[in-house]
Amino acid sequence: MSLLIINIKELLQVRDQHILQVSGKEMGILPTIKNAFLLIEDDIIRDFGSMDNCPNKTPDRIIDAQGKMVLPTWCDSHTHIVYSGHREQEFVDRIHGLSYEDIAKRGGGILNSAKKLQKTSEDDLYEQSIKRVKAVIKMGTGALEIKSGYGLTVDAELKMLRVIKRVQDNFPIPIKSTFLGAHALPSEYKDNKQGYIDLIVNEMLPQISKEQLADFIDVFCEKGYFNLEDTEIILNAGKQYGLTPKIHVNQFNTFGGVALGVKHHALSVDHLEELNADDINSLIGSQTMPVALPSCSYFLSIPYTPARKLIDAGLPLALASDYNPGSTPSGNMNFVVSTACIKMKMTPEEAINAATINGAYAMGLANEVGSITKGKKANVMLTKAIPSYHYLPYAFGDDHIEMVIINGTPINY
Ligand SMILES: N=CN[C@@H](CCC(=O)O)C(=O)O
Ligand SMILES: [Zn+2]
Repeated sequence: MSLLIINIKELLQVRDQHILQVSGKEMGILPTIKNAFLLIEDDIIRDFGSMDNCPNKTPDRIIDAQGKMVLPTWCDSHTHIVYSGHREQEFVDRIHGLSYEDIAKRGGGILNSAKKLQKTSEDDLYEQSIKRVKAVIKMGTGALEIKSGYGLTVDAELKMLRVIKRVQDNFPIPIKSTFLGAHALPSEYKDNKQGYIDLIVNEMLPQISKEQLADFIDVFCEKGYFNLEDTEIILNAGKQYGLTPKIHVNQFNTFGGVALGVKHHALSVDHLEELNADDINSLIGSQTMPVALPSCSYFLSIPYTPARKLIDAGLPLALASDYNPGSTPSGNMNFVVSTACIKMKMTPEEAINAATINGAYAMGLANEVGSITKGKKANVMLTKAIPSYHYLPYAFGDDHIEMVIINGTPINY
């Protein structure tokens, strides 16, 4: 099966194979080809270039993209898209003045979602979750990471991870799975944190490893959740089972979580709404990708990750949605990219790099997706006719996507 897209107004994010992420000033450059073609064979990007060099062969299908852009699909490296029920009452409570921390302290928040998920059957959880997965793919997401962490018992964490596995098996996009048993302390363990950590280490991890249910290990390293010492124990345990760290740090407080992530060769450190000079210095020279979640800042009215400080220090940055029922009930990466430009002062070039190639890196998929590169998966999207690619983040809230192509096939969810 071959698909040739011709007369593309501008083909965005064209890269050589060896570019696996971009940092600092390079983030401000988005390589493009104007008046371009893109040739897809089966599920792979086979060729691309200027229309002057368009191959003279007859493909199975031709799409004329006059006036339209083509770019790689979004790579959303941080989601909690598998969950049960919703938390709109907490949203209203926050409007009335309660904070995210206040709500968590009175047993709401993550524990509220855990209560709902524990009572939900695996089939129901799967059905609830795939509605969201279909919706985000339709909005241009072509690679996804999904975390557990709303189970908080052995059975419920395994249920979540098995649902993630079913999603991986039944959807055509690459999906990475993260074990986040250390998302919150269940109320039964409120005076026995060590007991819960032991449960994670001695019961959850061996079973997860046996069933091969996770790629990454995550911890919510935050005051009132898991401290540096707890985080280190859990990361070390995960590493023994071959899970790479990828952690929640600095959402509300800075106390060395970023440096700890770097020390453990975390693939990414995510949130970073609070960030000091030591945090930034610890990332310099590391292989760890900082990840910002602007929709979470927007929804909770907390600070935005200081993208300019990170990029101006020569660092890379990825953008992800954080799709979850508490802090970010949205998986729309188009909104993420717009919000990064509007609120974090990222340029459109920086934001598109952060949501594609750097997002792919942040979930270990940079060899497969995230750029228009020969040999990568043909996960690309075609925009509607728009004046320029700056228009994508500029005209925020509008749907600019005409077609999402996954593995060379237009999706029709
Ligand atoms: N902060 C920790 N975890 C999620 C939110 C979880 C929730 O409130 O349900 C996040 O990344 O924002
Ligand atoms: Zn999260």
